[in-house]
Amino acid sequence: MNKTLRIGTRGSALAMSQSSTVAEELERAGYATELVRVSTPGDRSRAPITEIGVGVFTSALRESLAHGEVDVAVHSFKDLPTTPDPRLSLAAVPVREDPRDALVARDGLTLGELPPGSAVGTGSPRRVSQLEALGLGLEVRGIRGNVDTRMRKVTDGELDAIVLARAGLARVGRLEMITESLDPLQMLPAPAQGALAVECRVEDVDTEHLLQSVMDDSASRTAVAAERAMLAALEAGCSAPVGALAGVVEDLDEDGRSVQRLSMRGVVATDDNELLRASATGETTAAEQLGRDMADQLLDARAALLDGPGT
Ligand SMILES: NCc1[nH]cc(CCC(=O)O)c1CC(=O)O
Repeated sequence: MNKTLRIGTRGSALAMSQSSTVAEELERAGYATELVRVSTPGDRSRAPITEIGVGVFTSALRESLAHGEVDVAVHSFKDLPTTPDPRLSLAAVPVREDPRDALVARDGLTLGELPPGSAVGTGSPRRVSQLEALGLGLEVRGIRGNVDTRMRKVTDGELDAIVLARAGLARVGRLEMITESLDPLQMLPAPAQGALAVECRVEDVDTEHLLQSVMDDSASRTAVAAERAMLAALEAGCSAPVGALAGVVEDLDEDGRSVQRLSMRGVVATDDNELLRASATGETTAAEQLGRDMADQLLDARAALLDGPGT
């Protein structure tokens, strides 16, 4: 293939960094690329994400890909809606960044060092419920905006701390701002956090094969498939915030031989903001089944809670 690959990207620092990474990998493999900026309603609005809905950042990019204005679209995987777009193919999931959430706090403080009453900013209901469940007496406040706008609230003294995706800071070169990377046992990331989704048109099999061979990482793809399957199954059963993290781990079979397994944890908040948690391991070849099983466990736990004891 010797045509130039047009890579659609949003204009934010985070999006530009993500699509440049993809462009560089393709260039290294000997292909010509061109970045094409696509503006999305999510970039133009300052309303909370919970109001403007999922897909605001990704749908305009998907439209320009489906209509042939670009050949490749790069998304933060966690921003994609769970319903597949039949016009597009998920050609590659590159090696995932560290998926953890991160704390950026004044004076280098960690979560445990923040005194009760400290103001902590995050716009994500998933982070809010997990922060509140820690029982630290933090005052959680909604915030939005790009990475720099959010961090300025801490450096300006308006907030004591913010919580955001470590991967976002890594991609814009601001890892040094992090005062603590949060343990997933306390703060499970959003499904697919830290991963990219690289899409092409479903009929463009040349580009699909090219993207797959140059940058697909099967362990990242497997983990994300399990997390997204859990999210999709839960969305069908409730609208509560969801956290999930899966990873391929080394394990021993009955004969003591090393095998790969997929290990997974999940969390969902109930309506009164109690957290339900579950963990499971399964075959790497049945990632989506593992995710659906986790969702069933969590929905059963929720039903048992709603029924109350003794019924
Ligand atoms: N919801 C916005 C968004 N989409 C992707 C990232 C960061 C990069 C990633 O998680 O892959 C962020 C910022 C954040 O949650 O702090």
